[in-house]
Amino acid sequence: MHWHDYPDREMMHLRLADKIAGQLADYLRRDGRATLSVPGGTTPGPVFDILSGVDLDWAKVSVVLNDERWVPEDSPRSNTRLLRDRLFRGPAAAARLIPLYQPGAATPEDALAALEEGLAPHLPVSVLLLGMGADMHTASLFPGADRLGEALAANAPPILPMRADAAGEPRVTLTAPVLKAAINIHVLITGADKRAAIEKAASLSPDLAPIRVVLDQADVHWAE
Ligand SMILES: O=C(O)[C@H](O)[C@@H](O)[C@H](O)[C@H](O)COP(=O)(O)O
Repeated sequence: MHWHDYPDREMMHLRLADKIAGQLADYLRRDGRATLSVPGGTTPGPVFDILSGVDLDWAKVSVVLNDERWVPEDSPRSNTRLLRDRLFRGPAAAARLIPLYQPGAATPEDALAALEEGLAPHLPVSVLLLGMGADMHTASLFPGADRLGEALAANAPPILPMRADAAGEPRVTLTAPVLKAAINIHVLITGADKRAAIEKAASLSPDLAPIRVVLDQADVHWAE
């Protein structure tokens, strides 16, 4: 893990957005296309605000969430809604959103095959930005989740439905092989509790601390 401490959150958001944009640009130059995967939750919004205004060939960028909550897209709990509100604005509105949610499908299982088919051509992820909970979950890989073992397996499909007490609603999540195969990996965390959690995760197995699956390869960005 490569640790980056910042004097404050604003500095962290600016530097991280700049780093992500630079890595996407490199990838676009090399491959002509790029895939960016991002978290939902409360932490990444300011990074999205900055990224959305960056001058990049966004039309060649595919964006997929790390995970989605199975709620309608107008719900305040919807990560897709967060992306539409904070990332898909200005220049970044030209990017292509690869959905992890299907309106009208009652459960993730009803839509899984179609979502997986839509995602497959956009893998591997060129730049992966992850959040983390104080319980060491990342994406929707929660300790104790019903299908965590399957999602951690080396031969896991790219996405799986996931249910966990801490998750609230059912989720769809990228699985460990997709996270680990990402070319550039960043973890964005704030506060003393998450700092202590990620330090502890380094000595635990992925079933207890799912963030562990990317930790050896990740750049971790932290501010109080
Ligand atoms: O949809 C989600 O909930 C996420 O993608 C999840 O993995 C998130 O990154 C962490 O729960 C941290 O969330 P906060 O940033 O809100 O603390």
